[in-house]
Order: sequence, then C-alpha cells, then structure tokens
Amino acid sequence: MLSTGAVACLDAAAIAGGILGIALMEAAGAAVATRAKALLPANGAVLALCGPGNNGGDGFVAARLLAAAEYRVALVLLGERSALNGDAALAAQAWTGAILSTIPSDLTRFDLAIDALFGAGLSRDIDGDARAMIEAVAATRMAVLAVDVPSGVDGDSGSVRGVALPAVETITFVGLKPAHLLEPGRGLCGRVEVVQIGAGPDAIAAGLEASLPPLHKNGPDLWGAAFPRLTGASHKYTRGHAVVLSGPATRTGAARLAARGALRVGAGLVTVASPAGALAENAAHLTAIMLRRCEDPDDLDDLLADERLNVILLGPGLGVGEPTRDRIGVAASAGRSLVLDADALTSFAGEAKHLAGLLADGGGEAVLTPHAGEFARLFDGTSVLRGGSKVDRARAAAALMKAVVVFKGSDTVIAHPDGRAAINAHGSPYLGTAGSGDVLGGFIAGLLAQGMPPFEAACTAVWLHGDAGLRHGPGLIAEDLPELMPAVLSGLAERLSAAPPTLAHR
Ligand SMILES: NC(=O)C1=CN([C@@H]2O[C@H](COP(=O)(O)OP(=O)(O)OC[C@H]3O[C@@H](n4cnc5c(N)ncnc54)[C@H](OP(=O)(O)O)[C@@H]3O)[C@@H](O)[C@H]2O)[C@H](O)CC1
Ligand SMILES: [K+]
Repeated sequence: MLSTGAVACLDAAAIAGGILGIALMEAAGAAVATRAKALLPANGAVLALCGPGNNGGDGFVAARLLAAAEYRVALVLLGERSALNGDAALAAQAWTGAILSTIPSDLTRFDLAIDALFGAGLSRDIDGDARAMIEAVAATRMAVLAVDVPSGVDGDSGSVRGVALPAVETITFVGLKPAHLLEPGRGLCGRVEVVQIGAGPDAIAAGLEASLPPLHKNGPDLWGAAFPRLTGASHKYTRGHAVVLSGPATRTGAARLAARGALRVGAGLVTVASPAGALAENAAHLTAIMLRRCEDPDDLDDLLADERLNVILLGPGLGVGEPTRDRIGVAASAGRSLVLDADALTSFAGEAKHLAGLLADGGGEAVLTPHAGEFARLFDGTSVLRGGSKVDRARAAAALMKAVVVFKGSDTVIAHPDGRAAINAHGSPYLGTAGSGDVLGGFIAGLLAQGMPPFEAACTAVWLHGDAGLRHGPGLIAEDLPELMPAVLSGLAERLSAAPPTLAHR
C-alpha cells in the first residue's frame, strides 16, 4: 500500500522515467469518467466538484470526457482558476465548458457528483466554502463518485478532517492508501477500485520505497508462503502442542472456545490447563482436547517441563490480577511462544513496560491481541496513545512490547516490532459477538504451534476468522467459528494452489 506522501515520489519517478505528469492525470481522469458512465443513466447529469490541486485536475479531465460523451456536466471550482498550477492548470485549459464558483441551487437535477475537491493533498480541517459544498451535496440523494479518497478523509489515517463527503464508490490510483481500509475512511469510500495510470514498475517501486515501513492489505498473498503444509511425514507432534489456561469454575467457556479454535486450525494437540475446581466442568465439555490440572504457577511450571508444549495462550476468562500476572511470568520465562489476550492484557493495565520486560526476559515470541478498550488500558501512560493513526499506534505498541500486536476492531491492524504492518478488511460485522475474540486467540495459538512466525500467524488467523464470519453471516455465534474451519481452510487451500503466493507481495 502507498502512503499519501509517497504519491508525489511516485509521480516524480514516473516523470523522471519519461512519463508526463499530465499523462498520469489524463489516465486518472479517464478511469473516473469510465466509472461515472457505469453509474449514470444515458445523458445523465453530472456535478463535478473540483478542488485547487491535482485532485481537482483529475476532476477537470473526467468532466471533459463525460461532456464529450454527451453527458450533461456542470463543473464547480473551489477557488480561482488563475490559482491552478502545473498539470491541474493544463487539465483546466482543456475544459471548454463553464466554470462555476458556487454549486447550483437546484441539486435535485443531478444524477451523480464527482468528488475531486481534495485527495492526497488534504492538509488541514475543511471549513468555509469547501465545507458548505460538501454539506450541500451530502444532503441530497445524489450518488457520489470520489476521486482518490472522499474529500475530507485523511488518506493516511482514515480520519475525517472536519467534514467528509460519503461516496458510493472511490477510484484510487496505483495502490490502496490506508484510508481505504481504516475506519471511518473505509465506511465513507463505498466500493473501492484501484486503477493503474501508466506509472511504470520503477515508479511504483519508488512509491513503495517512500511508503516504508511496508503496510499491507491482509490476505493470502502476504502470508500464504508461510502457511503450514502437511506432508506424508507429518504427525500430531510435528503440528505442535498448544496450551490454553482455563479460568475458574463457571468461567471456563472462553478457554474452551480458544482451545477448539487452536485444534480446528490445525494444532496437533491442545491441552486446557485448568484449576482443580474447574476440572469437572471442563472435562464435561472436552473430548479431543486434553485436560490437565493447573492450580497455580508451580503447576504451570511443571506442565511446561514437557518441551513439546510450544505455545501458551493466556487471558480468556482467566481473571484480572496477581494470579494471572504470576502465570504470565512463568509462561514468559519458559521461552515458549505466547498469545496474550483479554484478562492477560488488562492485568497489566498501565504497566505495559513491566509486561514488555517479562516478555523480553523469557526470550520467546509473543502476540498480543487487544481490542480498543484493552489497548487503551494496557498502554495508559505510554507514548503509544499519543495520537497518530491506528496503524501508527499499533506499530508503536509493537515496538514498545517487542511483540506482534493485533489491534482488533472492524479494521484490525497487525503490527510487527520492525514496523511492518497489515490492515484487515476481510471480515464481517457478525464477528462482533461474545467469545469471538477468544476463538481468534486460539487460531493464532494453533498457527504458532504449527511453526508459523508470529506476524504471519496473526495475519492468517485474523483473515481466517474474517473468512468464517463472511461465510456464516447472520446468526453467527462464537461456537460456529471453529466449526467453519474445514470449509474456510479448504477454500484457502484452493486459493493457495491456484496462485502460488510470494511473501514479497505488497
Ligand atoms: N500517482 C497518483 O496517484 C496521481 C494522483 N493524482 C491526483 O493528485 C492528487 C493529489 O494532488 P495534490 O495536488 O497533491 O493534492 P490535492 O489536490 O488533494 O489537494 C491540494 C490542494 O488542496 C488545498 N487544501 C488542502 N487541504 C485543504 C483544506 N482543508 N481546505 C482548503 N484547501 C485545502 C491545498 O492548499 P495548500 O494551501 O495547502 O497548498 C492544495 O491547493 C491525488 O489525490 C490524485 O487525485 C494525479 O492527478 C495523477 C497521479
Ligand atoms: K476527492
């Protein structure tokens, strides 16, 4: 994915490579006109809103092409024509129709608005004339086609700068920007289409270079190469052994959901480690999953004497406080891969650095899976909460913890301490249900158990979880998620065999 700052680098590299800036703008405007035609009735009426920069230039090109194709086009320019520069001035020169300085009073006659007010260059909150224009169009039933990003949406963070114009569709160029996947931007974009505008591979490489550290859209292209594959020599011990710590009696369901998730995603063995008082309750519900008594940190230490137990998941239903902290201390010092969720994170509220110290001392790899509330509690008092986009905060959290952080939500961000990150858009609102996060933790543990590196395991688990949500739809409860894995994993296997993945894909 590209940052907005990288767009200028990409353009400069394309121009240095012999492609004229106006050629890129013509291609961008042509793509917008093509989509507009698909949204318009024959002879339909279009309102083109053009801003003072190159986003506006794209709007001039689209308006010209639509007028030439016999659509009725009214064009409004924000600011003075004489203030246009460079390619935008050239695009305006080629437009021979009228240029309005305010939007027409009767907006009901338009079928579509082309929103070319601001794109990658939005640099401050929108007010004054621009705000009035956006509010007037938003108040109508007119469909809006956004150029690059809906005006008012910050391309890097997805946040709204004052006001934004919701679109039914957004056409963007060369690559996705973070705002196409991060909320609230994603919800304002409508359907997003990425079009190529003739920037060559060197220019695209320059754009990606300027966007470092890499930010990916989560999907099999990112982690398919690391996805565990069974061979004839595979057996249950080669597929790893995950341990899930159970809460006390009457609070054991979360651990079993996670354990079931770990087993269904392919871990060879899964053990629920349960307090004595909850053994009967757990035993009544477990069959393929093993059960061990684990009353206190010493019992956990004994359990972990078996080196084959390679992943430990702590948090779901475990309770907030000292006993959970002690167990995390033992688990961390055992040097195994850890997944910390829910109560494990809240037990270190405001003490993220202390938890980071425990993880560092143990030397194992860890994945932390906070939702927004847990994130705010855990990182209270640290610089991690000091603004920036969701991606910035997830990266800062991962760097502080020296662990992979899965910052959950409808736009889950997965971040590695080295800065690489992914945004997940493969999911469903039906996943917002009790116990869903516990299953996700189990999926991560199950993939770690099979030897996937933590960043890839976390990205994969988030995608599989999302895929299950998409497949099931209404009526989904957390118990359904592990049971959907056979279909989800078969679908993934088909995709992976159809298109051999590469980790280098961005
Ligand atoms: N390779 C590509 O992807 C290409 C993209 N193209 C299009 O170009 C825009 C980016 O163009 P740019 O000129 O950099 O920026 P914008 O047009 O988005 O906006 C800059 C102008 O807007 C003014 N501005 C910024 N914020 C506000 C605000 N809140 N209120 C009022 N005015 C604002 C800004 O004024 P300054 O005073 O800050 O200078 C600029 O005048 C990209 O999005 C694509 O659509 C190319 O056409 C092809 C290649
Ligand atoms: K726009």
